[in-house]
Amino acid sequence: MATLRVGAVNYLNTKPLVERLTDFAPDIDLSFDLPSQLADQLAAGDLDVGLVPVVEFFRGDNYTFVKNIAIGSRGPVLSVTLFSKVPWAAIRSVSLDEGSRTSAALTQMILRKRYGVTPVVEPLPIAAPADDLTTDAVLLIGDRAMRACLPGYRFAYDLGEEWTAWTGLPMVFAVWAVRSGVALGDAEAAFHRAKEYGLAHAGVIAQREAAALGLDPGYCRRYMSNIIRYDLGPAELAGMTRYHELASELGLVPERARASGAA
Ligand SMILES: C=C(O[C@@H]1C=C(C(=O)O)C=C[C@H]1O)C(=O)O
Repeated sequence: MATLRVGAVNYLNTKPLVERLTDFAPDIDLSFDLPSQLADQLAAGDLDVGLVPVVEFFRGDNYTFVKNIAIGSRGPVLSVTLFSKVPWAAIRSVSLDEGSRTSAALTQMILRKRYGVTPVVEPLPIAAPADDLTTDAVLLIGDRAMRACLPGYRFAYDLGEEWTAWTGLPMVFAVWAVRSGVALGDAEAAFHRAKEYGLAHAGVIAQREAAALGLDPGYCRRYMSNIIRYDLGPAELAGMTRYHELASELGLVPERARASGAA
């Protein structure tokens, strides 16, 4: 098999999906980047498969996705937080984590569709501190969201929890998107083996990764074992469809129909 260029997110939530992936499929050339960067690399043809924000899956040019694998949640997700100085309906300006696309769009969906407000949005560069901003609210995702305290903001809204309270559905943040024309071959089974292996070793991964993240190992363990949902079943697919409908209504993605799209 020819080399398959695969890009993954470097956050803790992704570790179980890539643990031993290249042992299971030695032809995979695995690189790591922010979700937004992976989406751009996949669109540019610099990657064959990417763990990309689900909104970018909908924006992509005939992408498919690896079945039954996702980064999702049913209710609270703990790592996608909108810190705000004011309640939702009073938000007039928001800074959005530059690593994010799904949650950046989700923030705007909730504000516009649920609360009827259309705030000014601006990007928050990855390296920029989030505790001293002039905007009413700031969206953080991934590892930095897990560590963030931001005492200057009165509210810390968990967007997984907000989504499920609003729609009654699970939230899917990212999928393994496959560029049109790419054949996965043996790698498809390797994605599933890696997921199974990684989830069976979530405790080992948590113990190994916690110190570098500045997080408690038990917290990391429960985050991977009990909070992040790695399956993409019928309920998650329904969540994806609802997300796509809302994003289309707001012009955040093209309106073309996308039912299951599985690779
Ligand atoms: C749950 C998360 O999902 C992430 C959120 C993403 C986004 O908002 O675009 C993209 C990829 C996921 O890794 C997280 O990293 O906190």
